[in-house]
Amino acid sequence: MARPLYEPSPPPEEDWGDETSVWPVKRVVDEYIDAFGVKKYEIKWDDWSRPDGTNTTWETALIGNEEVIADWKARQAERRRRLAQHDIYVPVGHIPGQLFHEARTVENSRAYEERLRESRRRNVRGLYEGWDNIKRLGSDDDDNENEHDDDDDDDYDDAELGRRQDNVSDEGQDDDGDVHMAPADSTDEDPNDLRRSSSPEDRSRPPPLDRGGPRSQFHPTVARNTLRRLPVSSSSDDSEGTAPANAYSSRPTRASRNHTPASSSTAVSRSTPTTSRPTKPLPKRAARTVLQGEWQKAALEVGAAPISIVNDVNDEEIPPLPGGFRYCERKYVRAPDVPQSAEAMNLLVMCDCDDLCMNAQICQCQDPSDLFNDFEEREFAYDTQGRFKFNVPSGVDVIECNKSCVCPRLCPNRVAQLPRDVPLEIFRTTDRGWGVRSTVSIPAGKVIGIYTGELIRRDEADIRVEHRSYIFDLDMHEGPNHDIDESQRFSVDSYAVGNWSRFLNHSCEPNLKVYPVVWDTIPEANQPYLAFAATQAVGARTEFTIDYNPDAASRYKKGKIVAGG
Ligand SMILES: C[S@@+](CC[C@H](N)C(=O)[O-])C[C@H]1O[C@@H](n2cnc3c(N)ncnc32)[C@H](O)[C@@H]1O
Repeated sequence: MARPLYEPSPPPEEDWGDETSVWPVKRVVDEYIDAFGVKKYEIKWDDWSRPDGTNTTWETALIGNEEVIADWKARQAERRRRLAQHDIYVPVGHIPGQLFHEARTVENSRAYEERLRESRRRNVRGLYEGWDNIKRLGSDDDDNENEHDDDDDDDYDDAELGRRQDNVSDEGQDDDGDVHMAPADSTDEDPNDLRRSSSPEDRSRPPPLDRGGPRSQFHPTVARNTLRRLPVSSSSDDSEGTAPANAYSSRPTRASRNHTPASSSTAVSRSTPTTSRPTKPLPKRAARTVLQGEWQKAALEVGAAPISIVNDVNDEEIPPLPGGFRYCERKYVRAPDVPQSAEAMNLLVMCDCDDLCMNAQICQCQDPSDLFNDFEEREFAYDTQGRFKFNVPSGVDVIECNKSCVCPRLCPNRVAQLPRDVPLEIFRTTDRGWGVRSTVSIPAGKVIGIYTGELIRRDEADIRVEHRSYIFDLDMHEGPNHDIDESQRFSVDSYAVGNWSRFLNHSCEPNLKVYPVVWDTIPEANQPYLAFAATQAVGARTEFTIDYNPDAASRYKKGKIVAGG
């Protein structure tokens, strides 16, 4: 009877001589960690082969062959170093079909650690630890690749590097050398993944236990969801700070101020000169896709993590937004009468810490800082991992290192100024409109990002009554005795320009705290950014909240006043 097509063919015969035979090991060509955490090495034998020509087997112990293992480890280390130097793309997340215990093997062979180190060396922001939790999309798509290949390891290293070379260009790196993130759902095929190891168990011809079987193969996957290079964008850090033609090319008129929030279907009509404006209202489903696409693009262009819009509560497709709303991730959009102060820029103090800034006593950019510890010594607002220490008293701005400082961009005193690396969801709550949450869990002290919007004078803010819920006063953290000239008080209005933070809802027991921070101006200019730090560990998909009026709450606690409303 004919064998069914799916029946595996028997493994080739193996002749290992008698018990006393000694077989010299040529070298290790691969390694694998099984479900019990036991490391197995794929051995290429010197003087033995099967009838079909294959000559590797999987072994757990190589007693007496420590040199062979040491040689393998050295070659692996060199290979990872070369890969990391070549490019710093770090594939993260779980690959469909990959068993969890295999992740270590894959990471070991992919220059995972080395690439992180290399990216830090190149002053590119380190990956947020939670990236590993992001679901990896796509699937392996070429079984034919999963055939035996007995080429030397080094050959495919070179071939891999060759393919990478073809793919590597300057695209996606901005002037500062920033590398941008790719959207989680990017499905472009990634040549870097072509050599992903499959486990011995994956193979069509399973080897006998610890004996025989073809060497690990790598096969293509369509998955790719993290650091990659994107085409050079005409937008730069600064371009984020220019007003959109349709919304803020001139000072808003009273008529424009009086518009009411657009309905769901028209709220996506914001456009930049390069975005085509829909001529008629989009179907609801398309509205979310379009809006989310615009926000993703805006975030990715400045190197920030993805942002998505979800509603599991009702059929409202997108948050209500004014027509012409513009997503602006990292910068204020300055009103025409609030230009950047050249004087403030000139007064910036730079440090010459040529390594990471670890000691606030000797980091010169901390000289003007009012942040002291209990011993009256200057201290940083962040720990060595860049987490906020909540040690900043009311009225004190955190001073981060600035672009004139000598320290690298990964200095622990540069945190709020870096692109947001927490992937976020704008989601529909049941009873307070739309809110914000992360798709990954967040440790206490993690800085999520900054409030953005239109930077306006206080008197203008007072006029924009209907924007009130979206206006943050920049001196809200100054003590009551702080003497600021009225003309030097500023506010940020995120009604028509803003980012994810405009969706932060209020709680009397918030999990985010707001603090003022500067890096492109001095505290005396009264134009700090407002950053949000997690006061506690926040689980994935737990809503982020802030206290809209923390000073009132603290005064209430002291029994001096009763917080209103
Ligand atoms: C800055 S917006 C926050 C985003 C808002 N939920 C939305 O959908 O656009 C502030 C507004 O959200 C609503 N909001 C915020 N916190 C709330 C809470 N704890 N309970 C009810 N509504 C809340 C109020 O309508 C408030 O004016």
